[in-house]
Amino acid sequence: MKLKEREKNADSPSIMTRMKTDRKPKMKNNTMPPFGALALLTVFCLVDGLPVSASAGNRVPVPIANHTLHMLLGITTDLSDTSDSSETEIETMESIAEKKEEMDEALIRVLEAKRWEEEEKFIDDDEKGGQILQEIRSSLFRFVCKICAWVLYKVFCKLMSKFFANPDQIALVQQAEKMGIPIVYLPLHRSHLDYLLITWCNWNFGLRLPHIASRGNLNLGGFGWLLRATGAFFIRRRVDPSDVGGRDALYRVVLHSYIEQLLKISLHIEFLLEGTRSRFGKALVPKHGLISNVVEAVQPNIIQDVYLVPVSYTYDNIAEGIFLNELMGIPKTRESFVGVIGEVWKEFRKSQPCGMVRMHYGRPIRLTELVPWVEEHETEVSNRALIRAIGYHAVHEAQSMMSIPSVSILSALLLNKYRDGAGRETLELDVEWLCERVLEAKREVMGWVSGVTSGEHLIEYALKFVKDAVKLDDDQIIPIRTRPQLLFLTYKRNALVPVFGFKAVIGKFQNFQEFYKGLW
Ligand SMILES: O=P(O)(O)OC[C@H](O)CO
Repeated sequence: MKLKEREKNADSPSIMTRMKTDRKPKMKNNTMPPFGALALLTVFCLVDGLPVSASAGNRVPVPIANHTLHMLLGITTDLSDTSDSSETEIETMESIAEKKEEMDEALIRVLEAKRWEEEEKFIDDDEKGGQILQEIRSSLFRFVCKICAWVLYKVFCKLMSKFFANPDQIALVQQAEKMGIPIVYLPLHRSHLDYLLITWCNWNFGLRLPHIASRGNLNLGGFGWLLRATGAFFIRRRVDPSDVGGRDALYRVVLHSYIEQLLKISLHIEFLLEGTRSRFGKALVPKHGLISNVVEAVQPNIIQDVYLVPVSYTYDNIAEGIFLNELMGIPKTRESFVGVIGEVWKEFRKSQPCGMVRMHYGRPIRLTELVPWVEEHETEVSNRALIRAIGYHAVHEAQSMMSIPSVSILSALLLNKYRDGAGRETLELDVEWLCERVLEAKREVMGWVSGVTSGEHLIEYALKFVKDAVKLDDDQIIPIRTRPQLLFLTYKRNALVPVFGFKAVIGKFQNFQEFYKGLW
């Protein structure tokens, strides 16, 4: 791809720098989609998976405990600050260990003093509360983060040919951070690189590091410690929302309290909205449990507001591959420390396997913009539908920012138009046509500059990422029609579904009269 040429010629504000930018950020005033309902409908049409019930339905009300986890979080407050102030001295492991007992006691005091005075069952569980807290909590270490930022830079250089981030988008987040309101990052999930990218970008652009809600399956020995030290806090995969007096209720309360206290001292949080990596390359239905924790935490005189920032990424290729085994019915093998090292090593032996990667930060939206009624509720949010709508809105925003990788353009044509293969010249013309249609839909094709890049270049570049799924015969490009190869092309093609899916649905019903008649 003529990337240099592209960077020179393109006048789009989305042209980015590699790893670092010194361009002056310009403010961009993105607006919320005018047709919220249509957006919601689109998401419903395009996402995979089944709705997940909100886990907050039976939540035990959580009053605010002033001294709850503050002592614990006092450590993270300093360490998550990326400024070089002397107040942000690095805490040592020893001092953390010393404070552990103190923290446990603090939590127990809270349990006894405030929350569950009428719930004898809980008071018996005090120690468990402390254990749960230890199971959840992150422990950001500025020093570890510094080392990781350097290591990640090296890793990203090895994995990616280019990394793009839009300075305008970052400027908006920086401005939001200056308001002193906590930020909740709501990224889509495609790869394990996702959360590393957000953390690294935040570090690189001087934003505070978020505390990342991670699933317990990543809490692997030393690796878990490293993740905690760079901001991860671990949550259980399954919590029974109907448990009102047992262990899960206690767990929910401690988790809620933890999230609330993070927000209360203006620390940023990150939730992977879909809860799992998408196996089909399309957005999944968002989970609502963690969002409802945030919504419930925002109350008058406690936490005035939070910023929600949808985040997404575009990868030419995701580092861990496209889950072919799982798509072929082989159950996922549980993550292990050795397994992770093995995977990383395997990827390292390839040359820049991810190709170009682009990071997208959405416009920070104030929660009170979305739910003005937040000022009215006291302890429990009753309107589940609105909490769901926030999740859908964030997924829609995150998805609509994504660029289209060139490999998706080629895959779509091979899968939907040329299953028996096509000559290069024919494909080149179609590739150019499809790229222009994507631009018309106000989306970007990574590496494509209208009137500059040619179909020939785009195909040449894209072939690097689909070489195992196609056969090259003279000047013919023929998709291999076996299941894994077709699944691969489908995954890549699916990046185009949100671009054209809505139009396709409307197109289908364009002749409404005929459709209406057909119903009767
Ligand atoms: O469900 P998975 O395999 O996509 O795992 C997702 C991780 O737990 C969170 O990144």
